[in-house]
Amino acid sequence: TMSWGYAADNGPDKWADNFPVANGPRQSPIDIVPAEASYDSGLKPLCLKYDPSTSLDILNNGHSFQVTYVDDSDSSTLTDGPISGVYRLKQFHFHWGSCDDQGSEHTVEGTKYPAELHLVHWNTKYPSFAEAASQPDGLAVVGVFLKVNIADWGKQTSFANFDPATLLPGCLDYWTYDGSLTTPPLLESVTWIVCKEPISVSPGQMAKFRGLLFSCEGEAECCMVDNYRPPQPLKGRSVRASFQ
Ligand SMILES: Oc1ccc(S)c(O)c1
Ligand SMILES: [Zn+2]
Repeated sequence: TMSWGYAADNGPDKWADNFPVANGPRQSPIDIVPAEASYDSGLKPLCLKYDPSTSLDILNNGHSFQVTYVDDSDSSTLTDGPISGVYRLKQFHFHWGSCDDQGSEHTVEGTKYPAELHLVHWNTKYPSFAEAASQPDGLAVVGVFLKVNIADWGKQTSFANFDPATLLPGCLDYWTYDGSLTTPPLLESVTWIVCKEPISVSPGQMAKFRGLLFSCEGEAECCMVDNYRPPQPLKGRSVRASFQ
């Protein structure tokens, strides 16, 4: 059987065939309409504490590239914000487009950014990421939009000791809503925390993303681009804002 992807024959419009939750009540991403988000003064600022020494490896998993972290202790955590308890950083990955006009998963009043970062954390009230991923309060994903900034300085980093804090915008104002993974199995276990402020990347960095391949060695080359799911129906959910 063909595995899921982003092509016409195995892409987002086909995912419901094998993952019926694709048409569930709390699917992601969504289109965020700032004027329809309700400011919640009870929302706390995000508290992100990352230990760069816990970065493990970087891998192309066939639909994105992800950097995985050691998650056997509370060395890299997300607390506060809309969540209660301690969530551990498991991995981060990106979604991006074939051109700068598209690529993000969440949109803001229909505006698509060239890419979106997902910092994936799991609730330590559960024994593992896999267990947490099947629980309605199991995951918390921080989404950060990327915009292309021509005047940006590129920087080369190894992935040992990669500090994900370098990927966060200066302002951590956010929107939050209950949603899902945006890739199969589309589990409805994610508290989404989408930062209002994008970070800047250079055109060269976007070119590096677009040079990655969906295909394996020896197969016909297929550039890894447009690995984003379009916005899904809100189905009565409310979106809260941490800022006025
Ligand atoms: O664990 C995760 C896998 C994929 C995606 S899109 C997530 O947000 C979390
Ligand atoms: Zn993602």
